[in-house]
Amino acid sequence: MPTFIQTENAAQSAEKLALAVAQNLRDTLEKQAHATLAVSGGKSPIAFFQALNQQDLDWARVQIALVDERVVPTSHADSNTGLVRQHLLQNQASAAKYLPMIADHADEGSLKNINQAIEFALQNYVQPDVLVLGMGADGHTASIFPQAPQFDDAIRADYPQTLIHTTPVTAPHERISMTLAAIEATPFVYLAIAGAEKKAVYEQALLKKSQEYPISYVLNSEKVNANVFYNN
Ligand SMILES: O=C1O[C@H](COP(=O)(O)O)[C@@H](O)[C@H](O)[C@H]1O
Repeated sequence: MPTFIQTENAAQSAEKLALAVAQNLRDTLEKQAHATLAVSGGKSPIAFFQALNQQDLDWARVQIALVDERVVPTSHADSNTGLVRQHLLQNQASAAKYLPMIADHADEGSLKNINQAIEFALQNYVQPDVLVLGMGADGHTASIFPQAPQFDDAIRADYPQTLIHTTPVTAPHERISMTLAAIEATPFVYLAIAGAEKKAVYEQALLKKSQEYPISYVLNSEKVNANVFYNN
């Protein structure tokens, strides 16, 4: 059962989430040489990234990865890599190592070879210690989308890879996404959501696992104790 943390506003949510994630990274670094944080993209995480990049920790031993990426060049306006570079890998966090899903030299043409793109992402994959999920108003999380043909594979416990190629029918761009099994293997899992519309979806998703709301598989997983940060 997730722990629901409601804050007064977006700034407070971003700050509290950044403090919690930074502490998880410090705790992990006490036990390991490196700590890996996977973050989501989309429109929501900018304030969190800006709060996190000022946290005092040994960033040189931190690796930043993505939960999911759009299969577009990293210079594209919709690239999650671009968002992370612009807002997270700044200030103190500029010392962190970025683990890319899409190669910087990849263009629209070479990205048509999706097997090559997936292979690149898998070569750079490190199992995260901490993960921050987002959720779309359609209930998708990472790039596991409700009506995508790869949905069953994405939630299969025995899917042979940690990352999967998905083709959403309700959103632009092909995607590369962590699978549910890879999400479930992460010790610290957060979900950050804002607004009444997403809260209503979250409440529906809490009721039972359902393809209608892919986030429901994380929220109702016996392997995950997610902390959910919410502001209206
Ligand atoms: O496409 C994506 O959407 C979700 C949610 O994004 P938001 O813009 O509604 O915050 C995001 O978590 C995911 O990483 C992203 O690729």
